[in-house]
Amino acid sequence: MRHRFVVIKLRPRLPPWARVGQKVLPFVNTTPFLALHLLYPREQREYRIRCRTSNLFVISSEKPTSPNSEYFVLTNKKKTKRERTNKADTRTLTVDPPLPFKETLYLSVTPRICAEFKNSRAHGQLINGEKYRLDKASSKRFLQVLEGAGPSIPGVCETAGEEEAVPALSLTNSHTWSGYSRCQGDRARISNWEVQFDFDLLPFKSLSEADLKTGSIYDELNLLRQVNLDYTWENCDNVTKYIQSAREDLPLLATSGQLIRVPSAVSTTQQPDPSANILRPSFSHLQSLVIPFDGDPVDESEMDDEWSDEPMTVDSDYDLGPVKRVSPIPAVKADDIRMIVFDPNVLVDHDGPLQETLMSIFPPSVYQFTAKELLDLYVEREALRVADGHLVSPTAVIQDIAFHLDLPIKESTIADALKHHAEPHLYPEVSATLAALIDEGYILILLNSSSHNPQMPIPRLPTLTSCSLESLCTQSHPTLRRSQILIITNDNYHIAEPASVAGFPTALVQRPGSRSAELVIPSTPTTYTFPTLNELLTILKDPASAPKPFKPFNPKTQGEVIVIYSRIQDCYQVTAMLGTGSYGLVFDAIQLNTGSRVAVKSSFWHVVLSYEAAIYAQLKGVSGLPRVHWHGPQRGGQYIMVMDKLGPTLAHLKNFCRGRFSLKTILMLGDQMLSIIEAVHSRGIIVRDIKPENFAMGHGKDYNRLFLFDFDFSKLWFDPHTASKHIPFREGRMQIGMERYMSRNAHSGFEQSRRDDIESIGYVLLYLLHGRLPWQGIGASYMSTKLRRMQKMKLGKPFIDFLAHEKTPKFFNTFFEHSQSLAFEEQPDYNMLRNLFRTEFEERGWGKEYDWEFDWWKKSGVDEEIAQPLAFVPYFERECLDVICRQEKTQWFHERAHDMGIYMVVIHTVKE
Ligand SMILES: Nc1ncnc2c1ncn2[C@@H]1O[C@H](COP(=O)(O)OP(=O)(O)OP(=O)(O)O)[C@@H](O)[C@H]1O
Repeated sequence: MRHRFVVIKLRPRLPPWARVGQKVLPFVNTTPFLALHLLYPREQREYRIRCRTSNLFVISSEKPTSPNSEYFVLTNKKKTKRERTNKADTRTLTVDPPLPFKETLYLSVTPRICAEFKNSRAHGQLINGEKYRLDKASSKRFLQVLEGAGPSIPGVCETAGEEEAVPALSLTNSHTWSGYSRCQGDRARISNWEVQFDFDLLPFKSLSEADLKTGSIYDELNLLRQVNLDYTWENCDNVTKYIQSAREDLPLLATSGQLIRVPSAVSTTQQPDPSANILRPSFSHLQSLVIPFDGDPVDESEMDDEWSDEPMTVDSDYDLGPVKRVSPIPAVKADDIRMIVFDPNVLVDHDGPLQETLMSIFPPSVYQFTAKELLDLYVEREALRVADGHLVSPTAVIQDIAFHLDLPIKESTIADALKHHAEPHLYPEVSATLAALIDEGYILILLNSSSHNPQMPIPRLPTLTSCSLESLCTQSHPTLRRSQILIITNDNYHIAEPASVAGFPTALVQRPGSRSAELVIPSTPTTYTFPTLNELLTILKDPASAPKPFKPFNPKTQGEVIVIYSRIQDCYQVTAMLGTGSYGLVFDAIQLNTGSRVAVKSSFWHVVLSYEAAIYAQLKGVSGLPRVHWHGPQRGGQYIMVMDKLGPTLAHLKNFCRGRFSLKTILMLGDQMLSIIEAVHSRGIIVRDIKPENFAMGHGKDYNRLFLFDFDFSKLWFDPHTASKHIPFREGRMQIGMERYMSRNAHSGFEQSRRDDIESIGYVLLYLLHGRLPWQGIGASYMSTKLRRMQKMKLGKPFIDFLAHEKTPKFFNTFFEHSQSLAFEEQPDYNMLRNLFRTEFEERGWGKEYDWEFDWWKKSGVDEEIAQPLAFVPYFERECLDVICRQEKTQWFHERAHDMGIYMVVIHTVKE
């Protein structure tokens, strides 16, 4: 018997008018699940499963428990002859070769999922990427199950579904299937509409016959199982990667399961006094800016016309472009090297003394930065200055760091530290190595920058061009061929990459613990890579002894992937898409000189993004916000903002945790949310768009800290020109923010103030606790009607009942009483609110201090034994890349990239 595991999604086949009537069309949207496709030759009857026409079975890690469920257990244990002949034992199927984990899987045949096949040939081609219909009986059964499966929070189900995914429609109580209902009452109506279903196979590496034979399918199965366990594909991918990387970063956590870093809640000593701190340098600038979304009322009819439930489509102008197929750069033969060109940074240790300098300016006892963090900051700030065409003086760079970190540092302190510490020295092995190379007859040359400033702690070489290398080659020794000149550097991007493209052999020195050792971006490979110069002579004599260089993307293993590296300010390299927002795209990027990860937000809406950057400037230094590294317009038309990269949002984590968080997690999140919002308010800003999508956990060592981002809708509540120092109360304002979490006053069209952010936090926390809010799923043809109905529910009995629900802790009553009792200009009592969470935490017996053990760290969330998804190309990424690569405008793209000053390296374009 042959079998194949596939990841499949059931899609409702919409009637032809669905697109037109999308606003009111309730439909079911299922999440991906794992299925087993059995192909069995007629003669092997022993494997035939009861339902003869079925050949697609749902796999679940949970035992189907509904009354009439039929299922089989997949085990690794081979049956004995006796067991095979024992007819009673029909419930066990042996998997051979065995599954790569101990956990039992269940193969469910209830309801029977029978794909209709026209002929026996088609029968064997299930995973060829086509769509498959359920037969009528199966479709009906499936709908019945959906209808019968009630949401798990009684009282909330009355208003099931909304414009977004709502969990809880699960089949056979396992998480194998999950239906999302879109509109109230859909479950009653759905079967009348006879919605048909397609099997929609997700793009996944299709398996060759060879794969099946070698058993590599089991490696993929490990991954697929994770998909199955983790409820949704995208969340699984994002969140497991995040958690795994956190675990890699924090070995202690990985081994002990203990949390080792406690987020620093904003203490009152760190909290600036609002009145003292409010007039920051950027404040007047911010005040003079036009607020892009200020709630100016619009014509309601206009609003109705514009409202659409459709997902955002990426503006075609955003396409970074179609990509031409570029053949990989040929490897350079390097066995007859005659001349060696050194990047001085390979010989001279500038980093060590500079780290000492920085540590003395920002002593760890006061500022808590590590030497590595400070060095990275220095290198990044310096590179940005160079890219902006500024003079690079170490004093100015260090002042930039202080400004970036919002720390007051005196110029005299900097001057003293530079004088005492910035004394570069040669690496220990350099003198002996150079002497030996000269003895062997090699010609040695040092790359140098004509504009090198002797005061600069790290000499920055200009990016090599093929022209500069050409002249280097011909001028110094005209008889030498390029292949005889070895370029040695620790800078992969500015030196090794262009040198390699120009046809020179290159060597990358990656000293352990240094910045260069961490910079592994799979672009052009170097000829050699070695840790110190000690190895150089041996390698020159015996090239085969060189450690293998890192591998660039291998088209064969990556499948249909196009990776575009675009560079911003010659400092950040875009590597993938992180997310899309209403006003632009957010990319994952690497700081080229330090290897640190950043997020790049890009938008053609200059006003929106530059306004957001101004808000971040006003909030600089506030704990719990990503730091903005750089922002500015690009010549291609976009505005770019580079900021700290964050981990998954609370919306992602909610799905990862099966749709809701435990009370303990809610309390810890609530405490951090209040601290952040207090600090934001203290700088004169209100957020006006509090939602789970705008809170994310930190990346790397900040994995347990909550961050707030996305300040598109924010504005100043503080107005020094009024007597009360507060913006004036106004009515008739347009509702700003996401309606689900919008305060009642915002619904009424009142100008928002600090109290509205607090109320929204309350709604967000209740949403995360219950998995949904009562006003989700209000069906209305027009947005205005929907908003009115939502407001009514927030003001009336549905919300009172919701607060009285047994799963809603009583302190939420006090929370909402407080937020609603606040006058427009009144400052919320953040401490009192935080205490509500702390007291509840203590009363529940979870201790006096938060332990920061969030739900997503629990063993059930991620199984440590699960294979790393390294060889896996995330669906998420593919989808985004598909968007990028959709249009065929190669030349257009390259011209623009050139105009924009973006250096493009197209790694490959492969279509299988
Ligand atoms: N600093 C970051 N680190 C990691 N991911 C990020 C970061 N900033 C944004 N993202 C991702 O990009 C998505 C869109 O970002 P953001 O919400 O800032 O865009 P937007 O255009 O302002 O969207 P909207 O206003 O519609 O919420 C986010 O949901 C998140 O997944």
